[in-house]
Amino acid sequence: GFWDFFNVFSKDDDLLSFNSSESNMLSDLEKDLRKSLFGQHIAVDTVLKAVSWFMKDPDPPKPLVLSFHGPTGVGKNYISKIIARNIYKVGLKSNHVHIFISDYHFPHKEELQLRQWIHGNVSNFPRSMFIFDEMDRMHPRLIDTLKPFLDNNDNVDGVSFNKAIFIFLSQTGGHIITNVTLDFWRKGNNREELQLQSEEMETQIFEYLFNDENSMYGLWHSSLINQHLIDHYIPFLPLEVKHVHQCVMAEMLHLNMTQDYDLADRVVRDMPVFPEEEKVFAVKGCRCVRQKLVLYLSLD
Ligand SMILES: Nc1ncnc2c1ncn2[C@@H]1O[C@H](COP(=O)(O)OP(=O)(O)OP(=O)(O)O)[C@@H](O)[C@H]1O
Repeated sequence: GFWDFFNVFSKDDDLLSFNSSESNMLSDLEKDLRKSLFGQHIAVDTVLKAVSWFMKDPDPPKPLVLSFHGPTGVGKNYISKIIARNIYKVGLKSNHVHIFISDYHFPHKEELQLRQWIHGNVSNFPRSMFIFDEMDRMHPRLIDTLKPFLDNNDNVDGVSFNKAIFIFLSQTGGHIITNVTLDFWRKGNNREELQLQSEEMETQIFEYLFNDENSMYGLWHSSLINQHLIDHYIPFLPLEVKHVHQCVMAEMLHLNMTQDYDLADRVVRDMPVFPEEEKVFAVKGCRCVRQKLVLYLSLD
């Protein structure tokens, strides 16, 4: 059938090695995270541990389920890409990485299609990765469809899902994370000392997820929380101006330019910041950094 056709392409050698203890894979993921992702120490530490342990486990008891939260442009999609490029040789281009955008895929809320999509992909290749963008716009019926796959079931219709990775992205709770980070900054603390437990951030996020009347369908997370299907809730902090500066410098490298610190300064100075008085954080994070940068470049 349809999935047999895909079997031709699915070989384990699509995977980068995590398996042997001398594998340098772990440090590759670590190096990449520390080099590429700015200002997200909580996400870096949590993702590094969770993904490394999961990938080294030949027989995980359940799939790995991560939920990323935070304001716009702070690296939620980007870290998913970093994870993918350290698991699969061709990264996001791998046939085993599947990105689901709520409004785009299955607009008619076809539960059966979603079910077959996940089931087919995982039976074809157990170490598949599913990224659900804009989770807060996902229809509750589709979320219900996902549940059996996330649980520690031994199998669903003869297929084990325990080696799959599910990543949920949303801005749900982003304003809480932003407020906590701002308060922490105002008290003169070092950003790197902020932890999930600091200032009751985790508790506040959970409360909000349970009572989220602002998201399109409300309560999108409550059933997932109730059943403990999500392994890690990971907050992404608003980025400070200096992090956006780092993003501009990185973008210069991508464009094969020599890095110009002062030019990066001017680009950053153009971007909206908040709060009004203190001007600490970038409103859009590192989003649109490239577009801003090219406006400062001449065409010769
Ligand atoms: N913390 C970061 N470190 C380095 N680059 C970043 C970071 N955050 C964002 N970027 C850059 O900005 C681009 C946009 O970020 P990304 O798509 O990850 O935002 P997001 O948090 O997923 O936002 P949204 O919720 O709006 O989808 C990334 O492709 C990356 O180039």
